[in-house]
Amino acid sequence: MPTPSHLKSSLYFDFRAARRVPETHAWAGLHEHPVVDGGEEGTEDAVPVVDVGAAGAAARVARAAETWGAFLMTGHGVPETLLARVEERIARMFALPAAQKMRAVRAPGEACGYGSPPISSFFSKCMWSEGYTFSPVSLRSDLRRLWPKTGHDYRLFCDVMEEFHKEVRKLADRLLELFLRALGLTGEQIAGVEAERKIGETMTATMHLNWYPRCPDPQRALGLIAHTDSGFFTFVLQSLVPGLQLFRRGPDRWVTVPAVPGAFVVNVGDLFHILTNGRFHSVYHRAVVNRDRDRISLGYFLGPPPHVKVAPLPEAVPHGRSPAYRAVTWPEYMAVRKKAFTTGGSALNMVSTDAAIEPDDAAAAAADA
Ligand SMILES: C=C1C[C@]23C[C@@]1(O)CC[C@H]2[C@@]12CCC[C@@](C)(C(=O)O1)[C@H]2[C@@H]3C(=O)O
Ligand SMILES: O=C(O)CCC(=O)C(=O)O
Ligand SMILES: [Fe+2]
Repeated sequence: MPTPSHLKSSLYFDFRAARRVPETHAWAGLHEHPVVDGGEEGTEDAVPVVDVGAAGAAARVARAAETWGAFLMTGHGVPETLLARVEERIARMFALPAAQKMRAVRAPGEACGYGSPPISSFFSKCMWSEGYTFSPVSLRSDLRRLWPKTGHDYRLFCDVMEEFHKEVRKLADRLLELFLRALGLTGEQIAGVEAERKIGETMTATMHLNWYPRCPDPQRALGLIAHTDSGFFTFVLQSLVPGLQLFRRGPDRWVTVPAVPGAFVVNVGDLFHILTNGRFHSVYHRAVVNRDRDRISLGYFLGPPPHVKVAPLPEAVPHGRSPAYRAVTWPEYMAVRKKAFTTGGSALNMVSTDAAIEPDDAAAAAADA
């Protein structure tokens, strides 16, 4: 029976003091599939790299999103010096005293706060990580919970995250346009068609920071449980310590994403899978830990505002066929995913138009949540 997240978060587990991985943090079944290196260029396991500033980027984005659901994005124009400052500030935040971090603990049902990521509430085991979620548009007030005295560190953290958000939100618009062009939409359609225009205009961003402390027995522990991101797409900035793994089928294996300085990993999320009628598929991924070095990552999650229904774009549905998914809002989808976790089903299958589930189930599940 999974432990409610508020119970897990009411006690601070001191990773720094741990000399072994306790039963509470030991996961079974971590080594069911082999792990292969995704950095060997020219091999079929090489994680696609797309220079989004180069000619032909839309076609490369499309290919990567169709075949992997993820890629390493270079040529994006976000200065490496900014990325280095972001990383430095994140490391300082996670190094705050436990009591200070616990002041900002995410309460059950809250979107923002400190502690294990929301997904951890579905599992009885704890992950070898700490996280902090906040909204970049309200970060100055959110961050007061961590730094009530709003001193030097608070100001530097907020300044650098605001600068990062400004750059990366623009980048998200550019990437969205590449994705839509890749689906075959022309510039005029993107600018003129109401549904598509609204996606870019209303897209929201959430930031989630991860700290994976070094671990005395990394084979027994897990940094972040395997999952698909639920939104449209995510930019992941990982420190130079690898740990992110993407799941590939045929044969089933985990591919380690190489740490490429200055690159973002782009993950396709479930709502983009729905929007593109499954043409761009969401990627199943996890994060592992290692014995010698801490690892930090930042996820910049893009998705629709809570009230907006996401349904397959007509351009993505093959001629003469009906859409493969029904329309859902993000909260409705999260509620379906919650149900999927407890029943062992697949949330995407549960919102597929083929599913033997009543059309109003997503809304009903949302009402229950
Ligand atoms: C916008 C969001 C996506 C996310 C849930 C959240 O509200 C904020 C944290 C995100 C995160 C990060 C770690 C993995 C994940 C599954 C989780 O539990 O929290 C994702 C969520 C998601 O993509 O669904
Ligand atoms: O730590 C990573 O590289 C991945 C993080 C992630 O998947 C997430 O925050 O959703
Ligand atoms: Fe993720």
